[in-house]
Amino acid sequence: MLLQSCWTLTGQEWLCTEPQCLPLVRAGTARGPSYGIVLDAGSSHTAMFVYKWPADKENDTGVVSEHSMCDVEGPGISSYSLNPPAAGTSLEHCLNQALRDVPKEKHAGTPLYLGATAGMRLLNIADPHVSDAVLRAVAATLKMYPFDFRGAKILSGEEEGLFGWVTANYLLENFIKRGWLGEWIQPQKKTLGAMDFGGASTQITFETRDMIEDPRNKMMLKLYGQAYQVYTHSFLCYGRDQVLKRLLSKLLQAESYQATVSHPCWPVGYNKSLLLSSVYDSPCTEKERPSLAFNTTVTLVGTGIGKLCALHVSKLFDFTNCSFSHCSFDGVFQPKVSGNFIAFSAFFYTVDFIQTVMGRPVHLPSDLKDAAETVCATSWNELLQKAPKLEKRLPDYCAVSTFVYLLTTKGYSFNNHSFPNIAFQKKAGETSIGWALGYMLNLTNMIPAEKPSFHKSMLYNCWVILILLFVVTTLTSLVTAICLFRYSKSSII
Ligand SMILES: Nc1nc2c(ncn2[C@@H]2O[C@H](COP(=O)(O)OP(=O)(O)OP(=O)(O)O)[C@@H](O)[C@H]2O)c(=O)[nH]1
Ligand SMILES: [Ca+2]
Repeated sequence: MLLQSCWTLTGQEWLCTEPQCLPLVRAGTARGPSYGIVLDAGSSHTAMFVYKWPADKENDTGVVSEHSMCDVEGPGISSYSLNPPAAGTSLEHCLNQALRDVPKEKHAGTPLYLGATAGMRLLNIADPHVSDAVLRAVAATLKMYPFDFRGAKILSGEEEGLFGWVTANYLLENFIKRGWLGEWIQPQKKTLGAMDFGGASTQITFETRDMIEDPRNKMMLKLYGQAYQVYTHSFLCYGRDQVLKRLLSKLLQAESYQATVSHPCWPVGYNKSLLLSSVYDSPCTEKERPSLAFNTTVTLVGTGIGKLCALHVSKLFDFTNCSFSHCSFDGVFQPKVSGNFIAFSAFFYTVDFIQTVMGRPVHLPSDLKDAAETVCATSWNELLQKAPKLEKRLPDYCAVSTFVYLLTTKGYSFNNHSFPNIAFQKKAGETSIGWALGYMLNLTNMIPAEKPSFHKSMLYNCWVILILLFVVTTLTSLVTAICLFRYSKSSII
């Protein structure tokens, strides 16, 4: 999908760049708080977010917060390709929770959206008919609920990146905020770049003054009267699960698909047998698919050699071709990273593991590199002892930490100076960082292109000042009257 070169977050035209054009309708403005629901149908799992905001303040920033959330049991909706109706059924538990979380009288006025990301983008590449069937199935389930269902669609990588950026900056009130007199203030703070590391794709989005040489990466936004030039790129097949699959494929290829293959990123003491079909069932690996029988089993044996692991992981990137003045990798243009960044989803999970389980701080790129090597050198038994609850994830922290190191330093070119500007965080206050909130703010028209009028707040201020004057005058008169009364009494005596 090609986004228009200049658009606003509230523009109808912007929404119509996809075949599934969604109507722009303002969220309900009944008394009391308003609610909105977004289902984030990711490649690895679906999460439901219920947002809440004061109905009369919907154009303010930072007023929308996460009221509640729900993790859908089971895998992401794209995993239901063999049984699309089950994708719909899987959402019911969380939707039933939403019925309880949103007051009954607000159900009909509560917009409900489902946005699917890289897992469905991949399914759409593999088989568009099946991906349509899955979308239809989830839409059929969502329509059965009393909420105001506004569509289920697949987001483009650009939308995913941009809405993550909008969410982070909205929550941190970097666009605009109200002063204590109710006036609008354009904060002097710069916006925060956003980095999302999902299961099937990874996104980088940041404001830049540099020239954006590839128009596909350029977003011109006007929010609250302020223009922003934003760089964004989404790398499909560079999400955590697809990276692990692609790594397996490289290792199998390197050892000529023998029955037993060494895995330098898995810990010593950890071995696993896999069906070849589980490695090559994705468009991200299908070009490397060998002609061997698909149901062949291979056994991978962990050898925990960090340097060798890094060598194989680096093969996942193409750092050679670039037709622009500067590229991140795979021939994708990227200007120099600037400003502070927030890195969420699997960026956070990975660095959080290094810090809390391995007990190592991550300030500089070298900290991440050294920590990754330490994780790789830790045996399976030691890892299990350190974090028994994370058993399912433990074998992959070496590969994923190594990948995050290479992606941020060699890929995005963060250095000793800029790397410390990355905050690895999954929430701002009580609200999760991800594209879901930004998506809802856009579709409910809650971020105007122009600066909101001063009118309402001025009127409000006048009232406040008048009431204060009234209270002060009354109190002064009362005190004066009491003093006079006492004085006159004492003078009579
Ligand atoms: N280590 C660790 N990994 C996690 C955790 N929760 C999820 N993951 C993995 O982190 C990766 C990213 O998770 P999400 O951000 O939920 O990805 P997603 O939204 O399903 O995928 P996309 O569609 O690509 O955005 C996936 O591989 C998950 O399996 C966690 O608590 N710890
Ligand atoms: Ca995601």
